Amino acid sequence: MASLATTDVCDANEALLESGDLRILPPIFQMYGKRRAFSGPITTLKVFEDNVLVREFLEGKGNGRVLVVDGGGSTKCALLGGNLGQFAQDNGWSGIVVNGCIRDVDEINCCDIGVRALATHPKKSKKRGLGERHIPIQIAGEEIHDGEWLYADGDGVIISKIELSV
Ligand SMILES: O=C([O-])CC(=O)C(=O)O
Repeated sequence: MASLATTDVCDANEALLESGDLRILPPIFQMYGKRRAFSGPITTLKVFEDNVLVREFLEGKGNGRVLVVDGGGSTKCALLGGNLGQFAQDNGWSGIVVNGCIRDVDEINCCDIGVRALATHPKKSKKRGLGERHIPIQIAGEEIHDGEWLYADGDGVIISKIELSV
């Protein structure tokens, strides 16, 4: 999927930025994965230091979606690693945004997906299977809804209520 430049989206849509239909995530993320630019419809997930549901999603078909995981900003373990990155690539996910940490960064950087996360952490997460799927989440003060669209590139991450055209 061709990605729009986030700078062009901002320049061309000041009214949508004003109304909140277009939101820019604060620049808190590091870039990982082979794809520096990626986009797609969002699937939301809220978990805390437990990545069973992250695996459940990535083991299923992505169909070009972006999985946005609100991990509460925890920097105490990783919610995504090399195996899950490989699933994401093989199952056609466009990207993964994690408000939390990832690990196996060298493996993830070889996967043909885009990844944004706060940082890396060597410890795996709990495996209890707790969390909520498809709910509105908040990352760094910005609300994100299941089914909205995400556009990410080297300049930033944008959330849009609707799909944007080139
Ligand atoms: O299973 C995990 O906790 C994450 C991981 O290490 C992987 O995806 O390889």
